[in-house]
Amino acid sequence: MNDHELYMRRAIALAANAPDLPFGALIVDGDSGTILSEGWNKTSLNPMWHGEIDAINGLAASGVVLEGKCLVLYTTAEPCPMCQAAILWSGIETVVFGTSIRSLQRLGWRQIDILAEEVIRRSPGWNCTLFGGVLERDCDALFQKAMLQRVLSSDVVPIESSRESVE
Ligand SMILES: Nc1nc2[nH]cnc2c(=O)[nH]1
Repeated sequence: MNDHELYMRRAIALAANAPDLPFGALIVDGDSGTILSEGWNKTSLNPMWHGEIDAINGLAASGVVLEGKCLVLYTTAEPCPMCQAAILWSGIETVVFGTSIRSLQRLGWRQIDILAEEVIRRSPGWNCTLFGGVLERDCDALFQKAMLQRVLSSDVVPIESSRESVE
């Protein structure tokens, strides 16, 4: 297991224990390998409280000196445009994710249809590199299971099937 997979395992563990939606994230000092902050989705408290935002807020609250640090954010899913913008504003240079926004959509998850790479492309002069697909099958399985649980426990309809039913 390489380092990316090791940290992604931790993001998956955070996501699996998240009470709301299975999005987990952590921020690592890329030079020392130290985990600086961990977070998970808390959108039942606040719709903007995504896993990545939780990790960024935790890092800001920790008082760690960020200047000169090479920050890497691991997340079970590709950051949405709100989170990707927050990542840019936070100076996080590298993002490693498991499931893509396209896969989330295929699995029935409602997502804003702007990919992280597009947010970066439209922000010339801002520095951020994306690595997608790390432990993708494990992350996909997490989202597939959570969607199934949501469908079985309520009247949530995965968006693909709701779209088909209107067309
Ligand atoms: N990447 C990501 N996408 C989301 N979509 C809804 N919530 C989240 C979240 O916490 N993280």
